[in-house]
Amino acid sequence: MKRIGILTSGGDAPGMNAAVRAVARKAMAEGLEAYGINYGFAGLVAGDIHKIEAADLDGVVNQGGTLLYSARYPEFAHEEGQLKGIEQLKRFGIDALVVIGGDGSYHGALRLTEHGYNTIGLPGTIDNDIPYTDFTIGFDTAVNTDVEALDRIYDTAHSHDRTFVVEVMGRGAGDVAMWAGLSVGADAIVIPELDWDMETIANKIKHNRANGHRCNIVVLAEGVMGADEFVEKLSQYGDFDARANTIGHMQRGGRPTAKDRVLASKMGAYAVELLLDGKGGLAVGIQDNQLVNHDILDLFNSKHKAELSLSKLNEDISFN
Ligand SMILES: Nc1ncnc2c1ncn2[C@@H]1O[C@H](COP(=O)(O)OP(=O)(O)OP(=O)(O)O)[C@@H](O)[C@H]1O
Ligand SMILES: O=P(O)(O)OC[C@H]1O[C@](O)(CO)[C@@H](O)[C@@H]1O
Ligand SMILES: [Mg+2]
Repeated sequence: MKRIGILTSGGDAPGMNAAVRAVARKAMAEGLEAYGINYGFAGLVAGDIHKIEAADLDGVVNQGGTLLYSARYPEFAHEEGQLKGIEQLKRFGIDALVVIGGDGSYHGALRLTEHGYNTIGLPGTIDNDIPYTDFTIGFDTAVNTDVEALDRIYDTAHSHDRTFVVEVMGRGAGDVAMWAGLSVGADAIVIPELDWDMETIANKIKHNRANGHRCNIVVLAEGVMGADEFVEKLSQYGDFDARANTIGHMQRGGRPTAKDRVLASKMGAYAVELLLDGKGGLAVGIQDNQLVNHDILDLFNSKHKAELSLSKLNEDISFN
């Protein structure tokens, strides 16, 4: 093996650059060359591919976004594009590919593996919705961004005796909402993985208010419903002077936390070690603070297990 290709795909996630750097620099340290593919699978098919020099990676470890750019390119679900992508990799003499992205990107990585092209996946997504990893690259930063936003919203909620329903990202997963909600002492955290009931939430808010809690924060995972709709339904159970906020894409940007930088660096270097060991068709994860790898295919026969006990814990300690 002489050349490793790297691409980032799906939504950008803070720490993707640290992962690209780790893959490329580890490859170089092992006497290999690294090639960057711009714009995920779209750039792969188009042949938007260039050699990465060590100096290109200077000053990127602390940058959000992705220096390789990203794309949503649904066309890659078609075999024609997949075969074209492999042809491009061969044209550049690239022997193996590291795909940094979320569950959708893993589908792309699996297709390449099925066509006999050696591919390794790194979990790069703020959603934390990937099986066989406790954490994904970008999740910690997104949660911390949400916590900062929620702390600010709390100031206004407290000053005006208001209830704020704050929608956070996570697609179908409630991890971002649980971590952010527990971190700010939310009155309620509403996620798609667990049953919930509007009347119970309204009663909790009333109970807390009756016992001296001046304002309320409800953290709502986007996979449940939008914040406006939630406020409308909540208001049917009482006048909470409620406001809806959606944090939105600011959750995706910004400098990665140290935790995301370290995770990305470890995973990136590990991917190269796996390839040097002659392995491939694998997804890298971290479980109980140990780097692990699983067949990419296994990820599609499993479901991400959210740490749902966080929701129960929040219930237990968020009453007045
Ligand atoms: N079934 C599939 N077959 C081949 N490629 C796919 C498939 N599904 C997704 N992809 C490729 O992966 C890309 C990224 O997928 P998606 O938009 O779901 O984001 P993701 O990787 O899950 O990241 P995130 O959820 O963080 O945005 C798609 O745009 C497409 O190029
Ligand atoms: O940036 P887009 O394409 O609007 O996608 C938003 C989605 O991407 C994510 O930010 C990352 O998967 C999700 O949390 C969100 O649902
Ligand atoms: Mg995804």
